Amino acid sequence: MPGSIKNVCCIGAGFVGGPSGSVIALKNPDVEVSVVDLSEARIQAWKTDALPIYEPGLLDVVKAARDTDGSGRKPNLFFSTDVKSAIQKADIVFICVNTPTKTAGTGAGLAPNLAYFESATRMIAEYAENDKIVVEKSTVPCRTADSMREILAANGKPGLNFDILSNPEFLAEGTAVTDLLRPDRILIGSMLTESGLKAASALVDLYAAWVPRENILTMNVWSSELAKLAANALLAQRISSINALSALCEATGADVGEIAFAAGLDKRIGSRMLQASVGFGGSCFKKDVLNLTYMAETLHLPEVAEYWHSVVTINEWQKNRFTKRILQRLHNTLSDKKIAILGFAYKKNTSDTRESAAISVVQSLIAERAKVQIYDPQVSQGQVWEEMQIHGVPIEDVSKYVTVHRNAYEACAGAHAAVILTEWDEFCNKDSNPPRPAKREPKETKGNESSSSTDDDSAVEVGSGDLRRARRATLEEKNPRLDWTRISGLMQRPAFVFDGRRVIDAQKLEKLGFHVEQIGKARVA
Ligand SMILES: NC(=O)C1=CN([C@@H]2O[C@H](COP(=O)(O)OP(=O)(O)OC[C@H]3O[C@@H](n4cnc5c(N)ncnc54)[C@H](O)[C@@H]3O)[C@@H](O)[C@H]2O)C=CC1
Ligand SMILES: O=C(O)[C@H]1O[C@H](OP(=O)(O)OP(=O)(O)OC[C@H]2O[C@@H](n3ccc(=O)[nH]c3=O)[C@H](O)[C@@H]2O)[C@H](O)[C@@H](O)[C@@H]1O
Repeated sequence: MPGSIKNVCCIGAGFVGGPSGSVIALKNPDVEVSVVDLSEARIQAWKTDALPIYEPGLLDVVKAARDTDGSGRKPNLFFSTDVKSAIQKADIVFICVNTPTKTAGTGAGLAPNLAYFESATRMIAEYAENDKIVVEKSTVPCRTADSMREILAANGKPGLNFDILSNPEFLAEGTAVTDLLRPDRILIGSMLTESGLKAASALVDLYAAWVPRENILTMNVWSSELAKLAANALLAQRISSINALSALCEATGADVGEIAFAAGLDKRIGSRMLQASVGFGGSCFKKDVLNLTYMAETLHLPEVAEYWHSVVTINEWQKNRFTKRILQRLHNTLSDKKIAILGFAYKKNTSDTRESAAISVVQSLIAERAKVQIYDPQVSQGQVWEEMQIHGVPIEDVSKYVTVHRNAYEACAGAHAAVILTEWDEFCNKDSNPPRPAKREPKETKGNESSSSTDDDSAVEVGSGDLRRARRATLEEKNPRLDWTRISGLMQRPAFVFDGRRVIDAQKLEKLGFHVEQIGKARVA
């Protein structure tokens, strides 16, 4: 049924629902897209220019579809808390709600909490008055479509048909707009029935408005569900592999950057996702690897479960290893020492702090009674405090040991050490950024040592060259690179820099008198 979709509803206005709904609306001007959420505050923010998430290029996309701009294009993107009306109007409903790891009950700490997902499914059953295509956009365990079918059949109005599709999302935060505008692939899984295939074909048409058809893959629904977990597990596994190698490098004098570069030139290995770090963070890698682990456990495949779980084990070990290195180099006592934390987000170009490695590091520093002085260009004090409390640090300890600062200079004032935990461009002091591998493979910068092309890329299709240049200039003006000479003057002696992201040219800082410790590299003599 080409062009049969006229009305789209996305349930969940978060990191996935907001950007995906906005890009679908931008690229399908004749389709009305409603992004709905139970959170009034989130929805109100989506209606303003202060969007609830920070994502380069997103505001341009949202404004182009949401607002009237005099070009004659009718607004076709709406944000609302009226979930009922949005479901009733929609031909297709994307479920984009959160699926975090369970914290209590059976499978706690491993299994995904599907309560939000099930409640969204039940709302569709309750409100739908005509046939719907229902799309799993959230990341869910394999065979979730079965549960959805049962819930929709048991609770929907008699005679209604619900076709369930799996259409997992592969965007990465910080590059969401680029990833959505130019996805490597779109996966659409369906039941292989006439009705299922027809529904899949309608969704193919929606994406074909901007994605080349050869990049849109259709397959059976179980493969599509599992393919998403597999992709995240394989990506996380690469990071744990290079991080495991980083420990060997530190012990032997090899340099993990050179190892990753040399290995990455082998086309069978490739250069992406091989950037050693203090550990991967974000709301999904850990959760999805644990989800896969739990599936394997429940399917009585303990060796498979153990294999995937080791990816998370290495990640936790990497974070602890880094903190121990700080303690050791600072003469085994951190009590009352001031430690500047540069970066709290789980990666650059996002305000998201979920599962950020910074949380564990700060937690360990507080346990050592250090005074932690944090700066992140996109993370507020409230967010830091909330995150620390979610992770069990009592509010009294947070207020006693943690301060959050407006810039890196304030954070470094009087500090014994500066610890880089997010690879924000402003912390980098390297001459060339991006580094060699990215130059050779210009399209392959995402998740590697640097991806400074993000803003460019996302602007290409929604803005002019002038706009692009202006945006780059504004970003650089707003957050210019740090003046490490000035920082050196502000810190205690000896002044240490612990680089958990490998954004520092250690030799340059050593010349300024710093002692530099980097992940995956023995200390510069
Ligand atoms: N964050 C990311 O970069 C990616 C996330 N995913 C997956 O997408 C899903 C969503 O993730 P995020 O967008 O990050 O989550 P999020 O937490 O940012 O947003 C989820 C939103 O759903 C809303 N919600 C929950 N239950 C609801 C209900 N019954 N009705 C209406 N709204 C409801 C929440 O209020 C929240 O605003 C997860 O399964 C995640 O694994 C997949 C790819 C990338
Ligand atoms: O399902 C999801 O939520 C998403 O998870 C990841 O996206 P994201 O977590 O946003 O970001 P990544 O760029 O993958 O980085 C994840 C973490 O790994 C770290 N990382 C990444 C790459 C690398 O080489 N080394 C490394 O330590 C990052 O700093 C970050 O903490 C995947 O890349 C997306 O394809 C997927 O859709």
